[in-house]
Amino acid sequence: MAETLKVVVTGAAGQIAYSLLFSVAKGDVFGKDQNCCKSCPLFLLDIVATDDPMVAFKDADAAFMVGAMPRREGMERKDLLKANVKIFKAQGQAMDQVSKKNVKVIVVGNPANTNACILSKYAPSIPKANFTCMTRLDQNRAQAQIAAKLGVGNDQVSNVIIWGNHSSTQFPDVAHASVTIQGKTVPVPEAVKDDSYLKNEFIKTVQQRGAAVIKARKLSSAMSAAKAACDHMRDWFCGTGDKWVSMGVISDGSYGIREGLMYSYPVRIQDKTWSIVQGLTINEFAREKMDATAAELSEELDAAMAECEA
Ligand SMILES: NC(=O)c1ccc[n+]([C@@H]2O[C@H](COP(=O)([O-])OP(=O)(O)OC[C@H]3O[C@@H](n4cnc5c(N)ncnc54)[C@H](O)[C@@H]3O)[C@@H](O)[C@H]2O)c1
Ligand SMILES: O=C(O)CC[C@H](O)C(=O)O
Repeated sequence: MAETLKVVVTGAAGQIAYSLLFSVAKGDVFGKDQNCCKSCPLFLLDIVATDDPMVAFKDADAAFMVGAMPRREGMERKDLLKANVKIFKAQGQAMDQVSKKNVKVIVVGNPANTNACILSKYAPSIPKANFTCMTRLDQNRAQAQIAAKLGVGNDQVSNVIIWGNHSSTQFPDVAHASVTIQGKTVPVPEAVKDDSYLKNEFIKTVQQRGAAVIKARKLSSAMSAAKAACDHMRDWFCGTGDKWVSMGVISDGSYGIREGLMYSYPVRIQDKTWSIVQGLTINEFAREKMDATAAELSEELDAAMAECEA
């Protein structure tokens, strides 16, 4: 039996957590021989339900930060930023005091990238690399679009990249992706043979998917978001092998992105440590899109900092 983990799920009464808790408890994330406290049945030793962050985050090994207000139809992202960043300031301060210094944190609550930055800023004793945000849902959506276009299973498509913000400025990029069709692995652009689709409809569909779900359900995505959060944390704990995944991580300036932004990059993960995939060729089209989403993140971060300091 592996060591017992303490797993925190914030917003545990909400619609994403409704699907997330079950997957965590049944071993889909940390493995089937792993005990997880503070979630729910099957591999559980204990559950603690609390609204006190000092209790919730005490000795945490992993945290799914889901608790935040979701956007509804008619709301702007700015409305969310105002409502949600202060939650992450208070939770960061608590984590700083009581969580393990190697706690691994995924922020799901929107605006996820900026909330993760704020959380990290207010938990300075925990390494910045331990704070990430979720863009795996966008990656899964992008993979699904390509798979459907080519008539293959989602798992046959690899190394799709999401650059930047989990928002409508994100850049889903298949320039370095590959697909296996009838046993043969080829670059996605070669298989799709439709540059105009890849540069327009594909990107727009992935960028707008969250808004389309809100329009259709009058609620934001839930089960797919929970599944993506599990994918993200499982890969962080178990590794990515020779594939890449996309995660919002703190920028070290890679690919010319402002240092300190929580920017989604392609990463490899080994021994529970992520590293940004380096050396990819960035053409003019990609450069423009990567910079546009970075500009939005810079603006968001500045607004969030002002809100936290007000
Ligand atoms: N990053 C992504 O890909 C992605 C995808 C889908 C949704 N989201 C975001 O995830 C968040 C949660 O979505 P949901 O549909 O589960 O919302 P929800 O409203 O169903 O659940 C959120 C829960 O958080 C709780 N909460 C509010 N303030 C809190 C606080 N200060 N501390 C702890 N808990 C608090 C609420 O009581 C509620 O139970 C939203 O911000 C949504 O926009 C992100
Ligand atoms: O609020 C939004 O636009 C997106 C909601 C959610 O993050 C999603 O991607 O489904």
